[in-house]
Amino acid sequence: MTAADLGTVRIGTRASLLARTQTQTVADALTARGLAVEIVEISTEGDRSQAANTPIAGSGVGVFTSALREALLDGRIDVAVHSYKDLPTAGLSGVVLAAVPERADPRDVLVARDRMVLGELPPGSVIGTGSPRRAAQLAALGLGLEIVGIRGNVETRIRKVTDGVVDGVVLARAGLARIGRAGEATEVLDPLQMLPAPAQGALAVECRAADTELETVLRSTLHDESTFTAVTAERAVLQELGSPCDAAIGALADIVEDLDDDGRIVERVSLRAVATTAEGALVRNSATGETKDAEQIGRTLAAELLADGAEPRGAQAP
Ligand SMILES: NCc1[nH]cc(CCC(=O)O)c1CC(=O)O
Repeated sequence: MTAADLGTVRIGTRASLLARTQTQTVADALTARGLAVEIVEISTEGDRSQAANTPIAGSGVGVFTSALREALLDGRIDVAVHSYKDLPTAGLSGVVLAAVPERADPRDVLVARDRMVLGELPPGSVIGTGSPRRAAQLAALGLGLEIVGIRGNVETRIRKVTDGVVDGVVLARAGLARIGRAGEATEVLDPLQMLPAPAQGALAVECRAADTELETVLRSTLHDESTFTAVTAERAVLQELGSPCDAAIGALADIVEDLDDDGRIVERVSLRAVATTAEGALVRNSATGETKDAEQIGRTLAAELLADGAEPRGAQAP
């Protein structure tokens, strides 16, 4: 099969600047491979309700991703590009995860007024975030920060700082970088303080299960096995403990080199995770294991977090 046999591949994207930039990188890689591509914008429920003043937490699983998946199943597009961290853990019949490209920096950053870092913010400073995960970890720092819910796309959230509505916001570094604004971060947050969302900084590229030739081309052009191993471990924690939008779950896996008994270099997964108790306290844990066991490492870690008092899946307020 040659790339030309696939015809023009229609790649679906959300309309936000971040989504369009992400999708463009996927389109560029496929074009370089000799495919003809076309980008199709799909408006999602999450985008349409951006203006509304309801917090994103609790507004439903997959608000940003289900419209793209519907367009895929309807045949309006052939490929869907998602921020992997926004994708529900449940699979969808008829749709396959064809590729997970190499991940960008998974860490969160602070964007604060007067270029301040967290430690410089006076007690009572107001930090805006719509994410229960970020709110819980900020509160646990004991800095006396006041956390308020905000929403909107990345540009809107930065503007709340520039306009003086809040003293700072916490955002994914990858999102800032993709829209060319990484320089506006005032501190890159150490994962010891702020564990990112499972799969943060990674993309998920889906196609219809029936399009096996396209799936093969997507995988061979875009897929990064190390990223896939890491996000598999992270999302296994999420699968056991909560849903992407409203779960206060952080998880980050690193692929590290180790020596086996014969002194050969082997890759291992090193996974850290954080969850909250019903009282809002943090529980943390970590685990390592062989890359082939990534999913099981995540599941086991989630079970340990539950045993340590993490709120079970579904217990969080809607
Ligand atoms: N839920 C919104 C969302 N989905 C993906 C990103 C950033 C890019 C990424 O993590 O891949 C963001 C913005 C943010 O959290 O700051």
